[in-house]
Amino acid sequence: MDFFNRHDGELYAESVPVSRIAAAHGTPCYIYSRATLERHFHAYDQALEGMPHRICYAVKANSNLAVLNVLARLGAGFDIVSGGELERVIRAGGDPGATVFSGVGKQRWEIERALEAGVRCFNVESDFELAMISEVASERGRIAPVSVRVNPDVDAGTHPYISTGLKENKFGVEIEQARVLYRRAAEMPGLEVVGADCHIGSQLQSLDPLMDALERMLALIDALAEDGIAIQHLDMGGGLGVPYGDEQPPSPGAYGEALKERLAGRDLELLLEPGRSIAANAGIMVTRVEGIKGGDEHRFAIVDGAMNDLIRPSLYSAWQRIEAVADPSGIQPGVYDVVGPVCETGDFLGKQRELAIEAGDLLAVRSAGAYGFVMSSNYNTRNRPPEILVDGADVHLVRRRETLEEQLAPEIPLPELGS
Ligand SMILES: Cc1ncc(COP(=O)(O)O)c(C=O)c1O
Ligand SMILES: N[C@@H](CCCC[NH3+])C(=O)O
Repeated sequence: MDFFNRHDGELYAESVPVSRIAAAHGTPCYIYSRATLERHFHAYDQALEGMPHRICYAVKANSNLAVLNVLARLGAGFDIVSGGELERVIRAGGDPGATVFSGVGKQRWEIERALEAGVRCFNVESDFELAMISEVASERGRIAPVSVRVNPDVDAGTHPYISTGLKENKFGVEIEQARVLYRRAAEMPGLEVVGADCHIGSQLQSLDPLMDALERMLALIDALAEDGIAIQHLDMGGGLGVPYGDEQPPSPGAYGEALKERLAGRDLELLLEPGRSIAANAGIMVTRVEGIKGGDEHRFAIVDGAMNDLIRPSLYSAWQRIEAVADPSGIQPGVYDVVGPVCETGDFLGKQRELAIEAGDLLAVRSAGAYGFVMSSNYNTRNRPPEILVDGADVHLVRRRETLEEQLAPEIPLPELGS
């Protein structure tokens, strides 16, 4: 059985009532479905069957060790953006040799560690990064496999904060300059040019910008071949959107088919770095209604989850479906702003939502499996929520609720300030 379904009106996570999980682990909490993570991964993998490929899940979307382990078991590779993410992949049983390292500001220690762990490829975003990788590899007598992350200058048509493939964005190397940088890379010590890489943005609603970027990347690869630089893999990044509401983004299957068709006959391995489309709809955040207030004009459902637990609504004005966990029939629906306890006007999970709820009821915020817990914080000295993985009828607590002691541990309470 797949993730969220209603039985007798009540919301279930796979075959477990969400209310039972909330009773055991408290609220707010994140709940993930193993079956959904696996279904999403297989959708990509199956669509690319018949061509050499590797799905490198973008760890930033949801880096819980159990989630990474579920994907590693399926043969996923990983896309990381920090030394910390690399350690997570290793601890989760992932293969560094199937891991690509992206990111605009890689630090020396991170490059050293990635080289030592044997990552599959560095997706290089600048000339100074290339120089640093060459230096670190040469010092150690190693050869670092590299791709240049190209900024293909296509408009992904997404929220400006999550668009990455335009000249005005900080990511990658301008496509006009990429060829020059590749030539330089091919001559630098300690480097082996193995791939070409791009990522144009997130929550994309159409294949057009992705296929546009693909054309530009293929033209670059052909130009590089003329320069005697043979590209072995093409990494098209992540970016496919998910239906938070009524959106109808292209499916991983359709995207995979389109890529396979365009790349037929080319001697290239294809890498993809999906994050959101694998994890978002494999998770919910569950929160409890503390009370209801307001008058006839404006009513608020005050809940125990807040912007520190799930920041997407506040940060991007993102809309995520909110629904009552219990059977709502029999309760008079009302229209509410669903708001948390944090002292910010912008602390909301949803605005003007029709809900049949009373104080004490549970609410599920859907599509919270990606960019949810990973973006949580301790703002207002709130402890970060627990994460739970459901696997059929089994419920695994995979990260417990943080305690105040853990939050305060790095602080030096009484510094020697002098009198
Ligand atoms: C380099 C890179 N790869 C992959 C991703 C994952 O993107 P998404 O979650 O939209 O699939 C991102 C985030 O946008 C990224 O910056
Ligand atoms: N955090 C963003 C996506 C960022 C993509 C990472 N480059 C979101 O929640 O939509």
